Amino acid sequence: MKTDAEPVLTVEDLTVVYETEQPVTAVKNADLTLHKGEILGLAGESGCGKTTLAYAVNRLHRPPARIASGRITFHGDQGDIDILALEDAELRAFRWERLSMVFQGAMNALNPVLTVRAQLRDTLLAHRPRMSRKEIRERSEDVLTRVGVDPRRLGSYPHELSGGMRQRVMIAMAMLLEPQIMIMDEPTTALDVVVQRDILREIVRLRDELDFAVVFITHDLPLLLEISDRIAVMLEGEIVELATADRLYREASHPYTRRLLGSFPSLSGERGAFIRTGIDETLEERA
Ligand SMILES: Nc1ncnc2c1ncn2[C@@H]1O[C@H](COP(=O)(O)OP(=O)(O)OP(=O)(O)O)[C@@H](O)[C@H]1O
Repeated sequence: MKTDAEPVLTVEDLTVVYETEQPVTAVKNADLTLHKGEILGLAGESGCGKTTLAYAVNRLHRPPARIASGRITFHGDQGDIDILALEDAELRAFRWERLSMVFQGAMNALNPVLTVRAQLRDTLLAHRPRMSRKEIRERSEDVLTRVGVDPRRLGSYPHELSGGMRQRVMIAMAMLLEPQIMIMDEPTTALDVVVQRDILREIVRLRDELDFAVVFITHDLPLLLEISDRIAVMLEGEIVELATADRLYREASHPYTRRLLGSFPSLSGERGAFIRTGIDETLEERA
């Protein structure tokens, strides 16, 4: 991310309420700006509203969740898009082409009876009905290669892949139509540490190469400190802190953030023991 990057998404005064018997305000008056090519970490303990916020941005919230107030604007090359005002057809196109999502547990998100090839093809054809077979093959091979999966795996079914590979395929799917924003909700949480780190490196590298913006959601603050340009910390539905990763690490202003930092023993020494190797200087420059 360049320091002068322009905003690609603005969330203003967003409030989301679950209209249950005892209504739960899961997101309270959230303000957030995501810049082009930025990795924005969204941190906070379980139940603080991270997923609700991310889903609302993509209009994936379902009853009983209701957007009580707010404005969400995508700033595209062809002007601003008011996400909350999109009609269904526009929203379907918007979701893969401008903003895509990667969820935890790729087995759930991939269709178990379709090969990787078929899933990539179907997603492409749904948005690019005139794409030729050759173009589909080339695009599918290209995205798989980019995420570190051998294109010979195109003929595999999800259960024939390792958990890490399935998650990489999900990232490939999310990249397929070259969106400007990818929202990743705990995409590596279920994976073992080595696989997780490999995939995180890949995400940072892809961002450097393709310049899309990422909202990376996890309760794992040490991980966010290593990969994020900026980090937003949520507490009980509110964004209580928003700062560059370095600043947050050195001088967090909110007591909750300081408590959160203190609760990770691995953070008592130097920030970022693993991923920073090799990409730390660029992260310093970007922050
Ligand atoms: N379908 C629902 N009905 C009622 N309340 C809900 C529903 N989904 C979430 N909530 C509540 O909204 C609040 C925020 O939940 P959310 O899942 O967004 O948090 P989170 O930070 O993403 O948590 P996690 O890390 O566990 O996914 C919580 O209090 C949760 O109990």
